[in-house]
Amino acid sequence: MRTAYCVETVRAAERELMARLPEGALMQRAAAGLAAVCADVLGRVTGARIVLLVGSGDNGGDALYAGARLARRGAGVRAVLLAPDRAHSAGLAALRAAGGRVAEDPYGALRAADLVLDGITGIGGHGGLRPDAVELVRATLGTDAVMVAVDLPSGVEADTGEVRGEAVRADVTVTFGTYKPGLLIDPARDYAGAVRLVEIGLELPPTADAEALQYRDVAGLLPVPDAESDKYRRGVVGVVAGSARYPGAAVLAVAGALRGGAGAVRYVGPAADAVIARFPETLVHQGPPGKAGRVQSWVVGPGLGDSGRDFLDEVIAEDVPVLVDADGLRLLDAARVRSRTAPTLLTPHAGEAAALLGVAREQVEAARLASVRALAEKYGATVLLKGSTTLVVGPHPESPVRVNPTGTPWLATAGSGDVLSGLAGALLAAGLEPLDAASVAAYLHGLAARHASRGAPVIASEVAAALPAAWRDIRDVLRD
Ligand SMILES: NC(=O)C1=CN([C@@H]2O[C@H](COP(=O)(O)OP(=O)(O)OC[C@H]3O[C@@H](n4cnc5c(N)ncnc54)[C@H](OP(=O)(O)O)[C@@H]3O)[C@@H](O)[C@H]2O)[C@@H](O)CC1
Ligand SMILES: Nc1ncnc2c1ncn2[C@@H]1O[C@H](COP(=O)(O)OP(=O)(O)O)[C@@H](O)[C@H]1O
Ligand SMILES: [K+]
Repeated sequence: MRTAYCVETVRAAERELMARLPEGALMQRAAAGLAAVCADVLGRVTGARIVLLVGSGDNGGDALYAGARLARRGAGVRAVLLAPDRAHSAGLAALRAAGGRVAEDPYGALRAADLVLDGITGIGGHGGLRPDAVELVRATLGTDAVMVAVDLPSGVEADTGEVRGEAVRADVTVTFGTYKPGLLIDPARDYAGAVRLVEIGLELPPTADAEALQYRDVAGLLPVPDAESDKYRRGVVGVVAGSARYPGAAVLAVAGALRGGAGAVRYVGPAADAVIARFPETLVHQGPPGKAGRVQSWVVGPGLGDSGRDFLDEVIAEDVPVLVDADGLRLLDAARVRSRTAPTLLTPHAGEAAALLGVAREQVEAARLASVRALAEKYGATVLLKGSTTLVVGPHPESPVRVNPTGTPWLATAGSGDVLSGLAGALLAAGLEPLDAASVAAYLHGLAARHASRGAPVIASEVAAALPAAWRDIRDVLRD
């Protein structure tokens, strides 16, 4: 599991460690790791032209000490001090002792730079960059210099991934001790470039603030049939989806459920002919969901249209896990969801989440973490928020957010969300907890999309068809 911790926790761990170490030792560890990554990026340090953007806090101190190390190895290092009287004094002395200098002509130095180290703000930054910093950062944009951010791209919010104003766009971010949630969550994630973690010995609590499943975690969660299995034990998924207008949504949700390892899929709704034509394996039911026979989870909503309200109400009343997506979300009553005893999983995209919260879509996209938490609290449910970074949270406000590390922007295509809902429904039916079912589904879905796409446009039914390949990939790690 890749984990990330919020600033408050990082600072507490830092205090504890600093109390046991000689003064300045922690910053030296950080600077040594930072200088090593810069050397790696540059290839050749001797003769390289490096500019340090130095803010008034310890983030600037890290940049100065790393600059001193690089100057000792033969780089020409110039520091641009945003607040000369408040720059880290020991770091500046170290830089000078190593042959580095304060830039007399900052803009000239930036134009000639091979590498710029962004040490304006790290975890102490708040709000977008201030105007003097913005001006400097803009001056780097027209150059070929590699931008390396120290700990975080300056201007992004470490705890949430929000970007309020202008921020540094890094090619590489060298972060210390642990990932911060903002390095995993868009829009900030997009500003960070490739992230390199430098261990500095922080001891962090067992529960993280954000976590991302890795191959091995997913492999451990995937349900696999054994000799005792039959189709009911593997899990039967009920799918209530599709309408005369959107029969395809039913087909795609069923595809996701079948490819997600369900023992059987029961389909209830007006698109039975289309479903059977594509997937003769489906058990179709004419009539209300309550009479469809045994199911271990329900998926309700894709392509349902307004006429599905009665079916939705019936499914919500069932005492098994229920996943609500798309049109189902619009018709959903929060109080009824909160009163359920079996788990509920909601899977909105940003537009649907915005409608449920009564805010603009842009607000959800700018503040994904706050939005997904607000929905989980409002409905007392597990919520998967789709998009460029898919997030999953459980109903408990203290539980870590799961950030999905797979996927591709090619997934932004009609119907791919329907496949995801069926897939997550199959994992719920197999008995996974809603947080695991949702995050494993997002992981597999993103991996399948990469398999199907390989850099070219992909359509939703191909994502479903690529699920077995993604599944095999993940199972393969258990053989290593
Ligand atoms: N924790 C650890 O384990 C370790 C931490 N280490 C390092 O310390 C860093 C944290 O240092 P920190 O606490 O000094 O804060 P930092 O990020 O330098 O920012 C504060 C300064 O920025 C300024 N400022 C604020 N907002 C701004 C804005 N929008 N635009 C412009 N300026 C803005 C603010 O100015 P002020 O508001 O005071 O005027 C203040 O001067 C951490 O990220 C890591 O690099 C490592 O060395 C070792 C291990
Ligand atoms: N920019 C993006 N980058 C990566 N994945 C994306 C992006 N935009 C959308 N997705 C993914 O594509 C899928 C689209 O789902 P959804 O919006 O529900 O589509 P539909 O309703 O047409 O099925 C989701 O899995 C979502 O996470
Ligand atoms: K920085």
